[in-house]
Amino acid sequence: MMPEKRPLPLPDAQQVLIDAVIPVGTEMINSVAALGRVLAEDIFTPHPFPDTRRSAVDGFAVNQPGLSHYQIVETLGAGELPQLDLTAGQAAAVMTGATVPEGGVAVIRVEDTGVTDNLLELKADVAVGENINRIGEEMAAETRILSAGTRLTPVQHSVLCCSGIAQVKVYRLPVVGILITGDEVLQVGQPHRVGSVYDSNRHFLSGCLAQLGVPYKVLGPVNDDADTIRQSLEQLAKECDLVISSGGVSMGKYDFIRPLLHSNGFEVLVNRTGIKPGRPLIVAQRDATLFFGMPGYPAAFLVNFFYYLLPTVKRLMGVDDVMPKVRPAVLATPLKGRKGRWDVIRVQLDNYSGPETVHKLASQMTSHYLNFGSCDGLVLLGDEIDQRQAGESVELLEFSAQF
Ligand SMILES: Nc1nc2c(c(=O)[nH]1)N[C@H]1C(S)=C(S)[C@@H](COP(=O)(O)OP(=O)(O)OC[C@H]3O[C@@H](n4cnc5c(N)ncnc54)[C@H](O)[C@@H]3O)O[C@H]1N2
Ligand code: MOO
Repeated sequence: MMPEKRPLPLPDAQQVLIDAVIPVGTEMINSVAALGRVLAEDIFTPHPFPDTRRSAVDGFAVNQPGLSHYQIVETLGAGELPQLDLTAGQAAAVMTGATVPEGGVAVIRVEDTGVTDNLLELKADVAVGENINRIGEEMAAETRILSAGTRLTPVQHSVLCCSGIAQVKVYRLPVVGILITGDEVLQVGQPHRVGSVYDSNRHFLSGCLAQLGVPYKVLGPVNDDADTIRQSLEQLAKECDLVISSGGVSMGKYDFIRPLLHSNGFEVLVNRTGIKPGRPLIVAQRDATLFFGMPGYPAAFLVNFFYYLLPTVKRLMGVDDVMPKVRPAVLATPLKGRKGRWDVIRVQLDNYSGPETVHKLASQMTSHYLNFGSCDGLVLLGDEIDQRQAGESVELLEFSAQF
């Protein structure tokens, strides 16, 4: 048997993926349909915001402050354009957001006035410029408001819509194929079979892809049979930019994915990494299709997803900032890793005020998965750092911050 090569250090494996993966392409779409998509162009204001002088209150635009009475010559709602310019002693009733007529130098609030017929009486002082939003005050024309590589969340999507731009260049969504392998893997709904497992990897992955808005198709669970697995992978490769398999990547008799991805025509990019759990990951490329051979253990699958697969999917989507999002947290329990590998520790956030504190969940075993039910995120220990003390600050990868 060939001696096993040293697994790739985690940062090197991440870099290999960043370098090898490119976005799948771009398309022009209707801005309304662009929610969740990634911009492939910078977005600039098409005109100044606001494009006319606007009243910030319901009130009266006056020609010159300091008089006690004004003649009301016009009433303007938001969106209506003034027909008259205001001259000395004249006022216009303006609603919030309405365009202030030429000659109007200030707007006084309704509450500070009295009106008899068309005669306006001022009951408070008003200064020049008061309650008027100037042209371009918010943004000048041709100002960048959104950058290429930004994923349009509801907030950013509404900013795009606010610009009024109707068509937008976005990255095409990658199509993902999922292959679940394993004779022992049952689908939810099938009767329990002693010695088997229910498929959680499919549901974890499809749930994550759904959150990203990425379309996917699933095959399996398929039996651990070399021909079946090869045919299933080929079928998915025809239609998908990225094919992800679950299981069958270690050294067992039924582990067929690894030899397949080492066969002719595939270029292996990553062949095992120094992460724990999740070491046996294999990533290969053929033509324009990427193949991720993910370990079947759900804990190993999940960890590989957050550190390698999610950055890859984001990169295919055209996202600018693809690396896992981390923030500082204080340890309530000490952590111990092993030198020479990147240990990933499942943690739970402690619910009390003050700096965010996390504690390690009791089990960190690769074969255990159910405690992810109370797990908020992961802490990565470096290959040089063996031990962290309670009270030390660590970088927390919180699940909810990754999508
Ligand atoms: N001799 C060696 N044995 C193992 C090695 C090794 O280097 N030499 N590596 C170990 C490591 S590390 C891991 S991680 C696992 C990975 O194994 P596989 O990817 O081949 O996964 P399977 O054997 O197919 O399954 C492992 C485990 O996970 C369960 N499983 C599989 N698919 C699913 C699913 N969709 N949903 C839920 N659970 C699933 C499966 O029933 C097994 O219990 O290998 C070690 N062994
Ligand atoms: O890398 Mo495996 O996930 O240690 O058990």
